[in-house]
Amino acid sequence: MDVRYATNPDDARSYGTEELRDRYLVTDLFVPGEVRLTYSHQDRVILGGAMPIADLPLSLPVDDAVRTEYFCQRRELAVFCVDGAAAVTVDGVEYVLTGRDLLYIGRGSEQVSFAARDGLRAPKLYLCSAPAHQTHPTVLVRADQVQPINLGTEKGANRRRLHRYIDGTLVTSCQLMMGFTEILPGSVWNTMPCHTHARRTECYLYFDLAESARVVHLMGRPEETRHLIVGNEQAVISPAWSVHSGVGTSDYSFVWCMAGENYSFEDMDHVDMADLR
Ligand SMILES: O=C[C@H](O)[C@@H](O)CC(=O)C(=O)O
Ligand SMILES: [Zn+2]
Repeated sequence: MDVRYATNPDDARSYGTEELRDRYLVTDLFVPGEVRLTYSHQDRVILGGAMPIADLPLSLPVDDAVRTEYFCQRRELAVFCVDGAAAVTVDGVEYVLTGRDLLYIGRGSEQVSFAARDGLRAPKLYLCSAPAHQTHPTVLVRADQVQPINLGTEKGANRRRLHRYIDGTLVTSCQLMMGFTEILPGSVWNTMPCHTHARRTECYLYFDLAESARVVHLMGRPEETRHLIVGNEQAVISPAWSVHSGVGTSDYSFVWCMAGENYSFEDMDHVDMADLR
């Protein structure tokens, strides 16, 4: 498992490009025939990708970074289907996920495995997990069950549709809040005006971005921002002190997931444009 220690904003201000990328950018999440996991000490969030190929189901490994008998012994996990179709089996129960479906897997689930659906291409499954101290039921959320929230304006180039999958309504979890936001064609900005939330770590996985397109992701304290140039299917870990916003060279989507202190999606400290530097 790729382990990332938590970072201090006073130190992060002196990081150069490579150091910023090493600490906060997660690449190569989707490798055919593999489960890839990154353990962040920021709120102990684990991010990953599973890409099962035909006839070769993958099981969710347990790693010394968590040192439990099985992965979900003291954790909850969400699986978001970025691409293709997959069967996710949780303690013998099979759930079929297609594009933009999400499976919430409650604490205590012992065996989790991922398989490609017969004859279909290898699916890309994005994994997000956080420590959990209570068991909530495993729930499959189909993409069409989520009522999107329209945000932004054409003039602001930030028209987007926000889909909240795990926020205590359709699914209740211990810590994880998760969903995805799609930037509408002609718009490029996400989460601008931006915010921080010292109570929670947030991770973004950018997807549906053309191969040659990039997102300029903004991070850092509002008064001293930094940027990461992010490609398709790469993720960014945002510490609690960091803004998380981005502008694409085209439209795109991103999965957001949060974990930390409280359980309120609305808990944000909005940053005044005049205070951004
Ligand atoms: O804390 C919430 C998160 O930053 C995202 O949900 C914001 C987002 O998707 C957007 O504004 O486009
Ligand atoms: Zn946020």
